[in-house]
Amino acid sequence: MPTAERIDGKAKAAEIAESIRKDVAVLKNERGITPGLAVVIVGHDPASQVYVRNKKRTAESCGFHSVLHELDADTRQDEVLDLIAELNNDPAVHGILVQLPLPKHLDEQLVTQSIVPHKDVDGFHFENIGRLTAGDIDNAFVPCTPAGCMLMIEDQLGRDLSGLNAVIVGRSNIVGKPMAALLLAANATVTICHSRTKELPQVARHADILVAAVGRPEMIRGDWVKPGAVVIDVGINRIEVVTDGEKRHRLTGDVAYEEAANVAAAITPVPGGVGPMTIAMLMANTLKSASS
Ligand SMILES: Nc1nc2c(c(=O)[nH]1)N[C@@H](CN(C=O)c1ccc(C(=O)N[C@@H](CCC(=O)O)C(=O)O)cc1)CN2
Repeated sequence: MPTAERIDGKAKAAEIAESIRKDVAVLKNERGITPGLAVVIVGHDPASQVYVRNKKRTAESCGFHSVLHELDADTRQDEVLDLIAELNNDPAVHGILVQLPLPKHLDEQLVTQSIVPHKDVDGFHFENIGRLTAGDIDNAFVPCTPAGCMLMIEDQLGRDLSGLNAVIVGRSNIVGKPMAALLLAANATVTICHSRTKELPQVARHADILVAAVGRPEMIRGDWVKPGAVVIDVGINRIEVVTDGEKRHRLTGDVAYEEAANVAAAITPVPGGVGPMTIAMLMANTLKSASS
């Protein structure tokens, strides 16, 4: 029987959505503002389609004006940029998000940087990254996945992480790097690990807070985890399993859950951990944009 607390991201995300719903009602009544979110998806990646539909559904349930732009996989770059320019100038839209990954012929950086920073609710624009890195967090949009992870860490350990070692496995622009900036701002001592890090299990074992964002199913084993650590699993990997001779797909994280849960104090599951929090934080960022 695992001893760690299971951090319920789904329940926490539902609480956040409920609180946003109330704030939206006030914003509408007092200032006549309805938060507007525009989501752009290019192509037909099945997982991305699930995520954008969840975003649209959650936005509607929060009382937002929500628009989904579904573009064909062969849409030209100038057509994507034209749509973003239109959304940048639309006063009913407070938040714009382009679902990643984009098809290979599109320049992800050019596209994400074309969103005006004050509507960049994904927090990918260099202006928002700069503010976050400089510690000007209140005036930045923080990328949704690390923002969600941080709320779950704060629930476990409080807002001041002085004296605690945080180890992040993964150095992506979307998760690893912004996660490091947030943990540093909360006074944690932060190490970022990646594929070239030597003795990774040993480094991980020093972590009071271990964030796994590497994209490799169950890479982090129980004996990599320090007893009593808080483990945040960002990985969402779809693996094939064979049950009774039948092939099925199962979602799993970057952490071997059962093993780690026997050692950690608290751990996020996959599914039902970080994923739902990502969508909740997108709603929070859109409300912040509409309110400012
Ligand atoms: N523009 C962006 N693109 C991508 C982001 C992002 O933050 N902005 N993050 C990921 C995908 N993502 C959000 O877009 C995302 C992934 C997973 C979930 C989620 O709720 N997962 C569920 C499981 C759902 C399933 O069955 O697959 C869970 O973990 O419980 C939400 C959002 C990459 N692209």
